[in-house]
Amino acid sequence: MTRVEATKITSEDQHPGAMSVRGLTKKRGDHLLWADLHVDVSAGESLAITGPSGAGKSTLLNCIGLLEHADAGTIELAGTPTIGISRRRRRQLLRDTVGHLFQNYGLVESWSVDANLNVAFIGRRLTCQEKEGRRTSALGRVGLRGFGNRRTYSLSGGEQQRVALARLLLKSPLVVVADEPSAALDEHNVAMVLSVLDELRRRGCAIVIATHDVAIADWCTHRLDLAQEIR
Ligand SMILES: Nc1ncnc2c1ncn2[C@@H]1O[C@H](COP(=O)(O)OP(=O)(O)OP(=O)(O)O)[C@@H](O)[C@H]1O
Repeated sequence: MTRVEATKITSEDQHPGAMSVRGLTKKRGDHLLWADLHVDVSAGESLAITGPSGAGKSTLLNCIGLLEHADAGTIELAGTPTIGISRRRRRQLLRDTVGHLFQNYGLVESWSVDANLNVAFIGRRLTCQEKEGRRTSALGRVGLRGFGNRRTYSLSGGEQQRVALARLLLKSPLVVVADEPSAALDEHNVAMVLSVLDELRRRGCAIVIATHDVAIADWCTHRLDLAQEIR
């Protein structure tokens, strides 16, 4: 069976922000997407998952992001095993450990921008004032100062992506999974995405990105090319 191994990261100071995949295999019916994947991403590192359309990049991200199950193998997020855990534990990991940046932005369009940002505070003890201060700062960081009361559906795609980025900054998860984060964005918004991901990386987040974009793949410290995997 073909085995794909991303460049091993040899940080001596292994932070619990790391993501570790061992022997991961996924089928769609009889169709084997990938088999026996071994990947490590340490805190402060970023991995680009590349490969042709249909190679299973999004599926792998969904598995790492706890949105889908693999058929075999293990995934650890921040040192915590994620296979065979209870629904409650999985919900905790989704809330506290992993952050998603997906093409549909993961926002509730009928909510205000502030209400969408508040999702990042679930499970945290913060005063209203603290939340407001953090929201204001995060919106300023992504160039959306004053957008807090806007209904999310009234924002452009690029602006919604930036709200999603602001929410990711507020959540500051240990592991981020991002699916084609530059798709349909102009140059300015792509630069914004990379700058926010870079800030998260510097905070010690492990970042995994599925992408066709050469600039994004080049920004990443490591690469896993699914093109060499059997199909
Ligand atoms: N929910 C699903 N049910 C059945 N098949 C699926 C499902 N999601 C994806 N697939 C199939 O699994 C394969 C891998 O899909 P995936 O979206 O992971 O590929 P990808 O590498 O991300 O592709 P792209 O670059 O086009 O986004 C494809 O053949 C796709 O049609």
